[in-house]
Amino acid sequence: MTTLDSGRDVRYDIGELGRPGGIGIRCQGVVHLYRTFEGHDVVALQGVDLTIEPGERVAFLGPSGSGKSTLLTLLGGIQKPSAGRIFLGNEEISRMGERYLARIRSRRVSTMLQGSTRNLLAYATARQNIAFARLAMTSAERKDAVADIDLLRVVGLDQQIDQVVSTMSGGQRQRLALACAVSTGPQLLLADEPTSQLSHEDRDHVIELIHNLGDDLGTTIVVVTHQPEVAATFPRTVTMKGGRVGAEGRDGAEYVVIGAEGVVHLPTHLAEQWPQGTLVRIEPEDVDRLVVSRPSDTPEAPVGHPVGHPADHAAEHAADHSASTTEELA
Ligand SMILES: Nc1ncnc2c1ncn2[C@@H]1O[C@H](COP(=O)(O)OP(=O)(O)OP(=O)(O)O)[C@@H](O)[C@H]1O
Repeated sequence: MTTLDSGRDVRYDIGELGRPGGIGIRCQGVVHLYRTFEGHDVVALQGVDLTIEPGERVAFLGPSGSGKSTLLTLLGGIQKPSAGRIFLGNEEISRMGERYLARIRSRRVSTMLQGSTRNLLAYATARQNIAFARLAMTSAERKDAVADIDLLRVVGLDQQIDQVVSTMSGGQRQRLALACAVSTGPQLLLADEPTSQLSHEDRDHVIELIHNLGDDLGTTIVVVTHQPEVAATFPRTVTMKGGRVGAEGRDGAEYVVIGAEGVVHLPTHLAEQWPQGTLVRIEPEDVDRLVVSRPSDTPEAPVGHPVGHPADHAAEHAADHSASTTEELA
């Protein structure tokens, strides 16, 4: 068993934290709507298909409002999808009753919400916060669990065991939130922007701790982040666009994902070049290669855009080209 390195001079065997092994996730056509106070529906997710293998580590990326946080709360059983199905392992959490969901949330899945204070009791000490996180464990499970002081040592907070959260720095709070999240030995860790507003040193420390958890226990880990440096440490990235999975990255290579009904999101730099409404041709070159082209005989104004839309400028620009602009999808 390898050990978790607190990033400083203390090493601790995280294998004692609980059941090793991660859990897989499967989302099928997941849709989520929010009803606003005014009675309007906001479509946050519109058909998410996604599989995450047990023990995988994935970073969710994407612009603000693309549905990352919503998807995370659905995976954590905090909200239920409006439609579609979500499985954790063989269990369908999208149809589970609240009593079972509460058990899943307290033992098998830990969710760190955005902002460390939302995960902690501000006027309680580090030790009391861990005790609170473990409330749903049975007394036998608690007896077997790693001692608070050892858990805090892992995250470099053993000196702060009796310190009240409200007097801690941002980095200390985030590390305590992580300690609380792993205190029950979860099979899935979900963390929404766990490193935002941290110094570079604290950011690196938190990310190192998260990866060590995966290395040592095989925990499945999903992190939402806007920080490229953080995303680069994950072997897989999933980029949300408009409530769908728009692109995926694996070991540094970028892919677009063909969605329901054959929908493909263009990479951002091409979406600017070929705006909505642009007419393109798609022709198979061979079984593994399609050629997408905007022929020079494309109508001047892209369909469906008013005069003055940036698309008009793109169309003018396109008209200057004598040859067609071609992008190959391999
Ligand atoms: N409680 C809510 N009530 C109404 N609409 C909501 C609610 N929460 C989120 N939304 C809307 O759902 C959509 C997706 O939001 P979500 O927070 O999941 O996106 P995000 O990608 O996590 O954004 P960010 O990066 O800014 O956190 C957005 O249009 C957002 O305004």
